[in-house]
Amino acid sequence: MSAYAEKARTWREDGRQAGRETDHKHIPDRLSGTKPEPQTEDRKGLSVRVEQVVKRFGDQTVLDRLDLSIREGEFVAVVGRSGCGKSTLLRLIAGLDDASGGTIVRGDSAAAGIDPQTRVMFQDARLLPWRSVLDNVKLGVYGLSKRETELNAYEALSLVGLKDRARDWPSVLSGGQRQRVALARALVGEPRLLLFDEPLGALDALTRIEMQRLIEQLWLRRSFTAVLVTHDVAEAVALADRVILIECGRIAFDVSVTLARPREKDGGFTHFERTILDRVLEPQQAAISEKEAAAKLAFDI
Ligand SMILES: Nc1ncnc2c1ncn2[C@@H]1O[C@H](COP(=O)(O)OP(=O)(O)OP(=O)(O)O)[C@@H](O)[C@H]1O
Repeated sequence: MSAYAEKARTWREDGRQAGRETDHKHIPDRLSGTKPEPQTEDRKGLSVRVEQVVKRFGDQTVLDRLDLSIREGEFVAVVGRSGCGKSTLLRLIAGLDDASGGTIVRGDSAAAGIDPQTRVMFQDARLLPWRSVLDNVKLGVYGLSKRETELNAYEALSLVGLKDRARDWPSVLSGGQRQRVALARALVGEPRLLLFDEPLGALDALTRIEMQRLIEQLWLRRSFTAVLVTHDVAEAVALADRVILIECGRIAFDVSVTLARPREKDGGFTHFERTILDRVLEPQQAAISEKEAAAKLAFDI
């Protein structure tokens, strides 16, 4: 087993333990022992390969031969200045939009449109106001019987701590609760790739921290691959295995965050945060390849 896989296994063990200790009220059958928990080996996250991807909108080239590899089960955060193409990259990986050139591979197959193994969570919850919380979550279920759909939706709501709000309308929930419902809808059916586009951007600071912890716990338990677009460098350092910076249409910076989980805001954390922030704020440099960027800037502490 590689050092990375070993580390991920340990984190997952810790995460399961943390879940048992802190979330016992909301643990569904599958996690409480009456049903066996699925083996993470059976259901790994999807790897992603972005090769020489170009995206143009009219005359504007937003992504310019961008290369990026994401391993199975890895948590990658994408940062960069406003308008640099973070959401564009995420939409291409999700299959919500087509690249102008290059290739995107999810798992073993070239990405062609959306697929049920890949889900996206946006900054706004995008709930249907005329459907109950439970019915909104059910929208994320594909190809199951009515009963299985209901069970899966309840389980996803349990995971985010909202099982008791299943029959409510979205309008009576707080912003944070609505985002939890959106997270439940993204998680239902156990997707293998979860793409987060600033999902916590509109939340207050406390709710944001709670949601970060929830996302981390769920990632540790479920083994999906996660890609998080965020403006918040501290959030990227708190959650990601790797933080990448997009600049001039390419990856300009790629750093592994080698801090133990759960992450405390100690000296090591601040060091990563400061280094990444300084780099984001530097005047833009000419685009260089992912490999060159990693070789130039990778560091370990
Ligand atoms: N559908 C579209 N049509 C035309 N231009 C677009 C479209 N989508 C994005 N763009 C342009 O592509 C560029 C990158 O947009 P994108 O939303 O990916 O940036 P971002 O890094 O996510 O920005 P922010 O951090 O502000 O959300 C912007 O200049 C934007 O105007």
